Amino acid sequence: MINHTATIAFIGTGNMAGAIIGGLLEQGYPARNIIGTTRSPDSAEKASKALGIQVTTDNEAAVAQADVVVLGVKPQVMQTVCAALGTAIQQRQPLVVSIAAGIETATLDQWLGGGLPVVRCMPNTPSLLGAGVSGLFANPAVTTEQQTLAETLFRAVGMIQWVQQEADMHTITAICGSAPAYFYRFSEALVRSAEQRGLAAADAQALVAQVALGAARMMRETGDTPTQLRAKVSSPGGTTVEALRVFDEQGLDALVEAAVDACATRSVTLTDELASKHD
Ligand SMILES: NC(=O)C1=CN([C@@H]2O[C@H](COP(=O)(O)OP(=O)(O)OC[C@H]3O[C@@H](n4cnc5c(N)ncnc54)[C@H](O)[C@@H]3O)[C@@H](O)[C@H]2O)C=CC1
Ligand SMILES: O=C(O)[C@@H]1CCC=N1
Repeated sequence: MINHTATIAFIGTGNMAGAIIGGLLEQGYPARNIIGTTRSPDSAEKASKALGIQVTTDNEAAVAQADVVVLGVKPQVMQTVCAALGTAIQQRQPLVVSIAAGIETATLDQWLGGGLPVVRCMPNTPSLLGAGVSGLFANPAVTTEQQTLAETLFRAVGMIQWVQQEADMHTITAICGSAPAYFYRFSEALVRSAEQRGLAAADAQALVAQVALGAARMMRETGDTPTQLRAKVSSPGGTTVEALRVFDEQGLDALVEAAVDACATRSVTLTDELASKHD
């Protein structure tokens, strides 16, 4: 059962934080217990209208009333944002949750003045529909109660997975946080192929989205593995095997492995850049 009484401040209310907020509201989280911040008054007004919550540019005021502070700004501006927030956070002692790629809990804690409970979370944008997945890592200062709080918040917008080693967040980023974009990219290619073969773009897009939904539900709901499900589509001597043959001949596995590797490696280099820049 989600704790509806905790006040959550989202510092940075962009694509990802907006998706989490939208998902929380959809699950019945009270709008009055969520406050967002953005950089400019203009974006605050837009976000407030779009989400139906209070959005301000005053990060310190947002923190002053928060039980949970979700840091949702870009990694490259996080240190500056944290430096300006350290005093307010130290006074309030909220649970700090960072959704930023490539920033370790120790670095974040140091930027905020030290000694804080920090949960690092790697969510993804389908959280907007309650269909997200979030990897979570807690630093040693996080209490069991705070761990449960973080867990219930992110479970409200999808599936969660705790990791015991912070280094695993690089992999979580590559197969959860960034991965919706891979499926969209593959879908773009399918839509383009359908268009080239004469289907209207809007029709092709609707068909591809339904195929993706159906395939995802089959993986989630039948208990079959992707390999078993693929076999059930691929009649010997039929049509599907011809497409799969091309994927294999042209090295799909190696391509995907290289892409996941590039993503995870960027998470590592981002971590190194940010940690060394601010030592
Ligand atoms: N977009 C995604 O699919 C995912 C993003 N993330 C992480 O989420 C974080 C945000 O990414 P997006 O939402 O995509 O970026 P975005 O650019 O859409 O949002 C950033 C937000 O931060 C606000 N902001 C910038 N400076 C600020 C300041 N000084 N004070 C208050 N707010 C400020 C902006 O106004 C904007 O609302 C990043 O750290 C990223 O690594 C994590 C998982 C998935
Ligand atoms: O592309 C990024 O850096 C962020 C992190 C995961 C998804 N979007």
